[in-house]
Order: sequence, then C-alpha cells, then structure tokens
Amino acid sequence: MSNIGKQYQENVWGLRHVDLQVQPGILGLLGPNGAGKSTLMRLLATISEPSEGTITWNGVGIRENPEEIRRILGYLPQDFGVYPHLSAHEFLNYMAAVKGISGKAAEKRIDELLGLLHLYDVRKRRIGSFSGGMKQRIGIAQALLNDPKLLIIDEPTIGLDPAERLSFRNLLTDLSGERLIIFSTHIVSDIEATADRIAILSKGRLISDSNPGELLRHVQGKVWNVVIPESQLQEARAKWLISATVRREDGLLLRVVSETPPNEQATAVHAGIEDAYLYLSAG
Ligand SMILES: Nc1ncnc2c1ncn2[C@@H]1O[C@H](COP(=O)(O)OP(=O)(O)OP(=O)(O)O)[C@@H](O)[C@H]1O
Repeated sequence: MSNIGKQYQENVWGLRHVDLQVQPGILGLLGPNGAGKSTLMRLLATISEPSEGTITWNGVGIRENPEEIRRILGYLPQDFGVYPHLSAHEFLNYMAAVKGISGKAAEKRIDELLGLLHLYDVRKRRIGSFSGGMKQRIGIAQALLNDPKLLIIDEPTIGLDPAERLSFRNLLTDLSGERLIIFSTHIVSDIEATADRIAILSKGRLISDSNPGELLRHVQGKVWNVVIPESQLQEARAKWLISATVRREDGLLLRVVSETPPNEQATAVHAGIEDAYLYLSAG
C-alpha cells in the first residue's frame, strides 16, 4: 500500500500517509487504542476504501479488483459475532456455504479445521457455551475455510486468559508457513513471541516497520535498571521514560529508556521490544 489515508470526518483521519509492503510471514500491528490498526485491516480486507493512496495485491489495484484479494483472504474482525445457538460444526457449515464452499470439499475442510483448532471434541456443542478462547478459535476456523494466503486477525487476544493467550501464540506460528498473517494488538508480549515483522502505528501514522532485531537496535545500550525510593516515583515519571516498575524490599526497581545512564547507580540491561515500542512512541 502506498500513501494510504482514511478520512472519517473533516478533521478525523484514521490513517495518514501509510506506506507498507508485505510478504509471507507474521506481521504484528502494534499500537494503542485509536492508532489506526482496525482501519488499516479493514482497508486491506476491502471492507472500506481509502480516501487517499492505492493498495495493490500482486500488482493489481484492489479498489478496481476487490475480488483479487477477497479470493485469498481470511478475515476475523474485532467484533466478530458468532451464532450462540449453532453448534461449532453447524456454524462452520453455514460459513462455508456463505463462502461458496459446499459438499464433500466443505465437510473435509471443516473436519480438518476442527482438528487443527482443537475443537473436534466439542463440535456438537452450542457456541454460546464456549469460553473466550474457544470462540476465538471458531472465529479463526471460519477465516481459514478457504485456506487463505492472507489471514487478517483484528485484536485476537482481547478477552483471553493467560493459557488461551499462550495457545493462541502457538497457533499463529503453526498457521504461518507460506501465508501472510497480519494481526493487531496493543500488547507487546503477544507480538514479541510471534511476529517476524512489527509495524507500529501511532495516531494514524506508521512510525516503524521492521523485524524485531532492527526494532531492538533503536534502544540497544539505552535501557537501564534504577532503584528509587517509592516516594520519588512521580518525579521519576516526569523526567524518565519508564517501561516497567517492580516493587522490591529496597524500593522501586525501574526500567528506564534513556540515551545516558539516568543516575550514577543505574545498571545497563538488555533491551526488549517493549522498551523500543515506548521509545519510538514517545517520538
Ligand atoms: N467509523 C468511524 N467513524 C469515525 N471515526 C472513526 C471510525 N472508525 C475509526 N475512527 C477513528 O479513527 C481512529 C483510528 O481508529 P481504529 O479503530 O482504526 O484504531 P485501532 O488502532 O484499531 O484502535 P482499537 O484498538 O481501539 O480498535 C480513531 O481515532 C477512531 O476514533
């Protein structure tokens, strides 16, 4: 996509001047609420059209030829509604029909996906009785019905408990291979564990697009541990960029991102993606 902009109202741009080239792998879209992640995903999924710029897939403009991308697309929106009264199997059968997959091919694919997403044993249960993680897996299963080359998942880890979050990360890795998976989150650890490329959005702008190693290079040698008395936290927040705080017996252990040691007792520590995200977002 090149020079993409999406204007919602006179002075409201969901995205502005975004250039992004994609290739197979896992692309994590990272940004706070309102950064433009869903907007970008909806544009790619051809749910909405850009106000500026062009998006091409294999050299073909998707505005003129939306079918070019829809054929190979699997999309799980953030507010995906499942049908609580249908069983997992009935729901996938219905979604397959909507997508024009029927007969033996549909049956085979549905069984494969129920297995892949660990839903086979509960395939006859009503979706309304599923946990958050199971609902999310059924959402991913429907997105995979057409074996998409491009899989877009909007904020997939919202509402998941820690164990479900972990299995989601494993699932993403299992699903990648030849396809491109784009998923969004505002939680750095979700991205850190899975993405081979990280795009950071802030206020509708793409502020970074690189692999994790390159991202870390921005903050290498700039991350420090500092212990302060708890009473000085407010003051510390005002002068330092703090990426983590841990309460200890001898005070508060702060993780600070700074070009130079924040004080004489500071010790250098290895940089993480969270530090880089904070550093780049602070601009
Ligand atoms: N339909 C809309 N009408 C008006 N403004 C919108 C609309 N959709 C999004 N916006 C605005 O565009 C900006 C980007 O929103 P978007 O939903 O893409 O962000 P996001 O990063 O996905 O955040 P979230 O995680 O909260 O969904 C926000 O300021 C939002 O208020």
